[in-house]
Order: sequence, then C-alpha cells, then structure tokens
Amino acid sequence: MNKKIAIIGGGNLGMAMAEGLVNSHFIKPEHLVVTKRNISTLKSLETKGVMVSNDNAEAIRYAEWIILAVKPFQIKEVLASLQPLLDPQKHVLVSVVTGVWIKDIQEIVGDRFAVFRAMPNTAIAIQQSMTCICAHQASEEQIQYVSALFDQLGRSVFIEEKLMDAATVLGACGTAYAMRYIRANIQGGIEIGFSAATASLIAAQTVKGAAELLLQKNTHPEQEIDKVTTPKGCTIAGLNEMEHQGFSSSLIKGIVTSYKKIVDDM
Ligand SMILES: NC(=O)C1=CN([C@@H]2O[C@H](COP(=O)(O)OP(=O)(O)OC[C@H]3O[C@@H](n4cnc5c(N)ncnc54)[C@H](OP(=O)(O)O)[C@@H]3O)[C@@H](O)[C@H]2O)C=CC1
Ligand SMILES: O=C(O)[C@@H]1CCC=N1
Repeated sequence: MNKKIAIIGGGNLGMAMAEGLVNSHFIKPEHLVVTKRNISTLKSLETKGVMVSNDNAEAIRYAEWIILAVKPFQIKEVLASLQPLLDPQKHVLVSVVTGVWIKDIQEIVGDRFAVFRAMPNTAIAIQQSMTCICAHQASEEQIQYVSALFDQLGRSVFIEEKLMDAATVLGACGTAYAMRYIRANIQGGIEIGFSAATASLIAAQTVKGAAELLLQKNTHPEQEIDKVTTPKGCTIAGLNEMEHQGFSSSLIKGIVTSYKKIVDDM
C-alpha cells in the first residue's frame, strides 16, 4: 500500500481530500503531494508533512495515482499540460471534476489509461463523505484500491457513469442543501428562545441522529416520521404547514435545477 498520490488542485475539495487521507492514516503524509498555483493556502498540509508544490510536472513524476481536482473550466488546459508526462503503465487518473466525462479526458490524454471518476463531498475532510465512483479500463487491483481509499473516507458506491451528474447533485451539492436546512432550523430555534450556539448544537446533532437512524436501521423516512408524530400533535402540525409552504416541492425543484445546470452547461 505504499502508493503515492498527487492531488492536482488543492482547493476546497482537494484540500479536504488531503486532510482526510492523512488524518485517516490511509497514506503517509510524505507519500502525498498537493499542487496549486498559489501554495500559500496549503501551509496547514505542509505542517503535517504533506508535500506541496506549484509544479504539476514534479507531482506527476513523483506519484502513480493522480487525483484531478481543478474546476471544470480548468481541466482541459491542465490535462493538456500533463499529457506528455503521463504514462499508462505508471499512472492511474481519478477525476473529481463535475460534468467532465471519461471520453473528454481520453480525448486529451489518449485511451490507454485506467480512469476513475469519483464524486465525494467536503465531509471527506472528516472521513464522512458519500462518494460515488465509476471506473473505466481499471484492473481489479486498481478498483479495490480506489474502493479502499474512499471507504476509508466515508462510504462509497460504484455507479454507471451516466449517473455521475445525478451523483454530483445528490451527494456533493447535497452538503450545501443540508447546511441550509440546518441553518433554517437554527434561525427558527433562536426565534423560539435558544441562543445561536445552543440552537446550532441541537439542530446539527438532531440531523445527524436522524441520518444515523436511516443508515443503521435501514428504515424509510416515513416510518421514522410516524414514530415522532402524535395524532393532533405539534410535529404533524408543523410538518403539514411546511408542506403547505412547499417544503418537499422546493427541495425537489432545487435538485432538478442543479442537475439541469450541470447537464446544460457541459
Ligand atoms: N467543492 C465541492 O464540494 C465539490 C467539488 N467538486 C469538483 O471538484 C473540483 C474542485 O472544486 P473546488 O475544490 O470546490 O474548487 P476550488 O476552486 O476550491 O479548487 C480548485 C483548485 O485548483 C487550483 N488550480 C487551478 N489551476 C491549477 C493548475 N493549473 N494546477 C494546479 N492547481 C490549479 C486552484 O488554486 P490556484 O488558483 O492557487 O492554482 C484551486 O485551489 C471541481 O471540478 C468541482 O466540480 C466535486 C464534488 C464536491
Ligand atoms: O457547485 C459546484 O460547482 C460543485 C459541484 C459539486 C459541488 N460543488
């Protein structure tokens, strides 16, 4: 397991992945290199012993596993600059870039590489990501390595590439949707009497507990809702008012809008 990993693009997600990889001890810090043009924001990683660099070529020479974590509009230029240095016998590519297909990557680097697309979320920093993965021309050993990597950083599932945009919305944008739900709870909590700090704790732990009920007991949300709603009680009164105001409908419309944005832009 002494493989070396390069993360090309140490931004929000690249940095979160690096933190998760090091904190989980999946990789020794000295076996990880993270690049970006302005490396001054990578000091916390450097302190942990991770190599940081503004030289992608140096990172490609060092590592076998290349995680591409730049913005979608940057990927073509970055791949084109890396192409002469990439070797299908040595390198495996893992792209976390939204809306960029394996065929787009192959158009630039050629079709002889094992390529993965992975869609984690920012909770990867604390080993709580949900990561959807698809593989192309990968060996069983490479698939096992990628599985082990993302399972160490949360939970993972292999999906077909055609579902990758949907995975981006539900799994990655989903972190932002959940944050907004929690924030609204905090605002409501303050209005009914809590300090912001206490409301934040109650809201976040309650959401965590609700999610764990589904994950651990494998139940449907409505089964769990039935256990909370006393007939004529306060929960159902509040829930129904939320639905009258378009709660579920607004979430579904938001999810579909995010999805259309990816599909229409690419
Ligand atoms: N943020 C999220 O929650 C998620 C993001 N994604 C995807 O991950 C990718 C990264 O997103 P995110 O981290 O949010 O974006 P960021 O803009 O935060 O990170 C991209 C990083 O790439 C660096 N970069 C730009 N050009 C180069 C280059 N030529 N060589 C090396 N590094 C470069 C930038 O730093 P500098 O300018 O210093 O070079 C920047 O830090 C995107 O494609 C996004 O769609 C996927 C799932 C979740
Ligand atoms: O909105 C974005 O650009 C990215 C895609 C997934 C999460 N954030």
